[in-house]
Amino acid sequence: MTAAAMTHTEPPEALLTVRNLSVHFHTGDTTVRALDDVSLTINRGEIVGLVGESGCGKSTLGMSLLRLIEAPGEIAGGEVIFDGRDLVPLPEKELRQVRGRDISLIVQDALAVMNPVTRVGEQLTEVLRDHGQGNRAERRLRARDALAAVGFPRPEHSLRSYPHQLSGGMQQRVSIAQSLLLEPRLVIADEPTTALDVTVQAQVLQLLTSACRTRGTSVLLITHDLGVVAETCDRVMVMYAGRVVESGPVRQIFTAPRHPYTVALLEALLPLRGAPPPVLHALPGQTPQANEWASGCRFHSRCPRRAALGNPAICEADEPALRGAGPHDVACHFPSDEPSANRKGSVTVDE
Ligand SMILES: Nc1ncnc2c1ncn2[C@@H]1O[C@H](COP(=O)(O)OP(=O)(O)OP(=O)(O)O)[C@@H](O)[C@H]1O
Repeated sequence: MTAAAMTHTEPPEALLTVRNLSVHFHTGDTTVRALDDVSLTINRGEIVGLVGESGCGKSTLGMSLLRLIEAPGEIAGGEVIFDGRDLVPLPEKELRQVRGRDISLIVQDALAVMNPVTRVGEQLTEVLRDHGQGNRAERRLRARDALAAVGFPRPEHSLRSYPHQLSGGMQQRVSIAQSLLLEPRLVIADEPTTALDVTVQAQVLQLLTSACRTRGTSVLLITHDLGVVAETCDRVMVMYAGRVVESGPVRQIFTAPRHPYTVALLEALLPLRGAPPPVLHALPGQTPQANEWASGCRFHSRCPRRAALGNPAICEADEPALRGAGPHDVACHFPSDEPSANRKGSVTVDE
């Protein structure tokens, strides 16, 4: 059998595989280990949520997948295998083709990444031109169709608008249209609705995820909002202090979290859909700084389960690896096996 035939009969499920990725920022005498030995997989057509407290490394991870980490930051080690090719050593010229065409990025503040003096139509057609697609008339048509697909009622008219003439929600729709123009296989959406009014957040998110589902596009959705994850994602990865501490199917993570940090995040979650108000449980202690991660398990000093177990020494001595045979993996010396793990908050997970 030829190599091509083997590839054809055994297509890999994974679209993106990250292995042992570390990202460091060098500031003065300090090295901030924003990502430390992170490994993960995103499968084809899958919507994966990435959650965790502010500063745990979510955006750094998203940016590093496109190798957009700028000095004083650097990818200090690891691999980002996209469709069988490692992006970390790829020459910049080839990487520019991957960005937008294969993997695109949606950021929180759409306006910040748009050119304020360029009309929406030109912003969109420029993307197609930069990637050598179509002639002028075809590019214009595709730009118009892209705006129509994200709910612009008069797309022809909107092509002539300047970004500042649009509402925040409409700007983010343009940004979604732009990110999908080249039909990428992976969209990295970093807090795509956080800057919007709550009234339009759900609409915009629904638009993004349904457009990606229709196209079979994979999504890495970076968010603080576990409710959003419950509503939209297939799988979720929980980060703490520069590492993934738990990952698995949304239903399993929400109903039977195994890492005490995930349990704490879920306990702090307000209920959706009319459940009674929960008792909110704040985690003790501060989120650690990225230049002073604790030894052993980075969560040990804040961990209610460790305290309940009488502070076993191993938690302070040894860093637990992300273990499990998949799909539900956890990095904890004493992971819970109990369904529900005494959760106080509640959320509805879509079937
Ligand atoms: N340019 C930089 N220089 C120095 N440190 C940085 C830089 N960018 C990020 N960091 C550090 O890396 C760590 C991870 O930051 P990152 O923005 O990825 O976290 P996050 O989880 O996305 O947070 P948030 O939810 O607030 O966006 C933080 O400790 C941050 O201070």
